[in-house]
Amino acid sequence: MIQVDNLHKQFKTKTGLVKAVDGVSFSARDGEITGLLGPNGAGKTTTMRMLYTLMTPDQGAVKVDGLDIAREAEAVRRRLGVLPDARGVYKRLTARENIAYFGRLHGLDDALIKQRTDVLSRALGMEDVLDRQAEGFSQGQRTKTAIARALVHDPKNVILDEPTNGLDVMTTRALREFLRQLRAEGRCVIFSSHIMQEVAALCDRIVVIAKGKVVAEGTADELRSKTAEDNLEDAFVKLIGSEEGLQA
Ligand SMILES: Nc1ncnc2c1ncn2[C@@H]1O[C@H](COP(=O)(O)OP(=O)(O)OP(=O)(O)O)[C@@H](O)[C@H]1O
Repeated sequence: MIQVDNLHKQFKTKTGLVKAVDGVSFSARDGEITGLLGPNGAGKTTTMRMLYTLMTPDQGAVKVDGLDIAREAEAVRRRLGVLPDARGVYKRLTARENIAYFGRLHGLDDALIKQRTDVLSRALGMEDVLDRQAEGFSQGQRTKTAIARALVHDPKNVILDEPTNGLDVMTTRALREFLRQLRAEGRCVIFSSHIMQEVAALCDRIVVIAKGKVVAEGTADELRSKTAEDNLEDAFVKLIGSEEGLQA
């Protein structure tokens, strides 16, 4: 369970201050997939970076399974599996070695790392590349490696930044199935996307973010009825107040 309370983050740039996140609050429950949906530059990545303790909020609080991310960062990190926006797969290592490296950082023994690698590579359909060096991997192969690595320690909460970015239809479908499996196991899954169909296909709850603020929250049906639009695309356009940047 991840509870986000009134998060704020701004950046100083040469031309002035940018309010990237401006009072974001929401809850993501266990056994559910929560989607952060918003156009380019809405503040999704910045919000997620604060959730997984990479960035310190200017204001606000986040609790992961009741633990405060500021005061109990180490314990929080053990409970989180993260697919960051920069996938950061080590090219000199094989996929298996990438996964094992993270497993060791989490203090797992070799037998457990092997078992987790087997389970995850099967679930993600990546057995064929497991022992290949990551140099030259396609985007999908890199993403799968990064996801397997993020989940090696069997975390209860999973945060994925635009996981289907650049993936083909078959890989996207396989990934969706994998995320449903994580939900069925009772995990709390949060993922971000700027593609409304993507979020509607998968999410139990959708948090719509625009210009650093939450502009709506609910199921796809609730968002449709809230905006009095039958078509989900029209509903989202109405909620974010513009068509700009919503579609890939
Ligand atoms: N380090 C930074 N320095 C300055 N501005 C930043 C920084 N990081 C983010 N921003 C700005 O904050 C705003 C939110 O960016 P963010 O990356 O969180 O959006 P996003 O919703 O993830 O967008 P996208 O879908 O394009 O990835 C943008 O205006 C961005 O330019």
